[in-house]
Amino acid sequence: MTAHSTDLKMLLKDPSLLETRAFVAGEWVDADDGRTFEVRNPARGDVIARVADLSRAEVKRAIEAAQAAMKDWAARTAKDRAKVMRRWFELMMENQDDLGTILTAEQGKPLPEAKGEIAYGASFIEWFGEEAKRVYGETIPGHMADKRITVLRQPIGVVASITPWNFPNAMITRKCGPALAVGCGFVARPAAETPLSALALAVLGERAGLPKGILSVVTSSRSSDIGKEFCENPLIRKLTFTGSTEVGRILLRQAADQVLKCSMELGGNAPFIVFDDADLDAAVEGAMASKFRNNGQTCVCANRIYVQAGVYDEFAKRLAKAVDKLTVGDGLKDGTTTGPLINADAVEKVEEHIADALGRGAQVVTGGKRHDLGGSFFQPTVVTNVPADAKVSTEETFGPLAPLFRFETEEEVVAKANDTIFGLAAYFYARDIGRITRVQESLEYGIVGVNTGIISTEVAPFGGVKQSGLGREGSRHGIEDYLEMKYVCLSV
Ligand SMILES: NC(=O)C1=CN([C@@H]2O[C@H](COP(=O)(O)OP(=O)(O)OC[C@H]3O[C@@H](n4cnc5c(N)ncnc54)[C@H](O)[C@@H]3O)[C@@H](O)[C@H]2O)C=CC1
Ligand SMILES: O=C(O)[C@H](O)CS(=O)(=O)O
Repeated sequence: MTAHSTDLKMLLKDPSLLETRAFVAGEWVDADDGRTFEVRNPARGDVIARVADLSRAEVKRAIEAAQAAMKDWAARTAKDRAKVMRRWFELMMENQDDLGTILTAEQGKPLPEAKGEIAYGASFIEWFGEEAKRVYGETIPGHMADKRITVLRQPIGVVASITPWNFPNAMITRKCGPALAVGCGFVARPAAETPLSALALAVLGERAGLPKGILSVVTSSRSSDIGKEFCENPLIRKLTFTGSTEVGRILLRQAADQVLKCSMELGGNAPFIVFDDADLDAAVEGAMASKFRNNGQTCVCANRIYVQAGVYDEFAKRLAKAVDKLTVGDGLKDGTTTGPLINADAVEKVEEHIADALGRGAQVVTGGKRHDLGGSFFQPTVVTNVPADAKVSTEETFGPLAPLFRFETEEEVVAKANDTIFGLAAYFYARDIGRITRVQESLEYGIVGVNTGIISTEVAPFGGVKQSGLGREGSRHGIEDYLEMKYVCLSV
């Protein structure tokens, strides 16, 4: 663990972006009882901020304010709302360096990657500001001579959002972008590990002209309590969640009592398949990008790497060589490519998966242990000859472990790739067009990367099938989840 602490304000061009109060009903507030929770820098272990720790009472006020603010906000033209969204996008990009520094300090990813997330997050604000101007209704030929049928599409209502620590900016904007653009109120509860990015987002949203109360950021360490307020408060019309499938199930059960509409972006277990006819250098590059992005802490990271027998040894050698070039370190330090894991539990999960694989006959090619830097730093790891019954086959590692599985035939690997309760992202490298067509159609996933390891963009529909989620975020489809359809039958 690096000894020095993080004086975050000293690192910022605009220190006012480092907010530690919650944003409730358009006001910056402490918790009613004055409680705070600590935010730590995962690279250094030091406390970088103490943030307002809200209870259900403050969250209830935020929800009521969002409901009240919706009346005028939804009545504005889409064009007018788009102007505010555009200004918010511009402010995010103008403050990209500071937002990236705050993100790295609380989440750990290297600063270039954090700044990349800011651009990615901002792209959803830009995209949905524009999309809101294209929310069209329709007229339908009447079923009787004296009937005229129209279909209106209106904002669904106040939206509650719960997001994880791995993308503290983009996971919020991927939700609040469409919701606010169409006129909804929005109450965001960010992960307690990474609230500062969400608060900075709200600072800029206020500056951009979001009306008082339409957006709140309710910081709290009491995730279950806040989730229950979101599921039980009758003013909430939509719950949008990104996180583990386990928590998604809890929320869906709670939401059932009010038949609350839910969007769920949940866990993954991505297969990454390398066929004999693949461009091996491209496949190694894609595996590195997919597996080690955010130190393996994304729901679309390659979790299982299947390599056809004819190229297995060569691919393993080239992948290990590429992995050994990664530079593990403090994300705020120049040259770092791989930061710490978010916490000790994450380290233990990686160790558990490695030990299990080795216990079943796998071998470590590189890495395999905690890093000399200590704390939650871990050596990027490649293990080979992993058996099908290893834990890493069915559980998401969410860390820098690349397990290689050998396969013989296309039919075999597609069956193995699909043999999971998850269905978020899958990847494969091949060049035969017949194989590409067959495999892309056979994989049971919401997202398939063909000869690429990076699929994330605001223009495409992101989401999973099976137990990886419900709904899609991003693209023109991503706005649907924040609209309701109203059928009007007019008798003339
Ligand atoms: N599909 C996707 O886009 C994503 C999926 N994930 C999945 O989430 C996991 C890792 O991220 P984590 O943040 O640890 O996931 P998590 O599911 O533990 O937490 C996600 C969020 O839910 C909150 N939460 C936890 N328990 C809750 C409860 N009972 N009621 C209300 N809120 C609750 C947490 O505080 C956090 O803000 C991995 O499984 C990963 O695959 C993470 C990010 C994106
Ligand atoms: O939380 C995640 O892992 C993100 O959904 C992945 S991505 O959208 O940034 O690719």
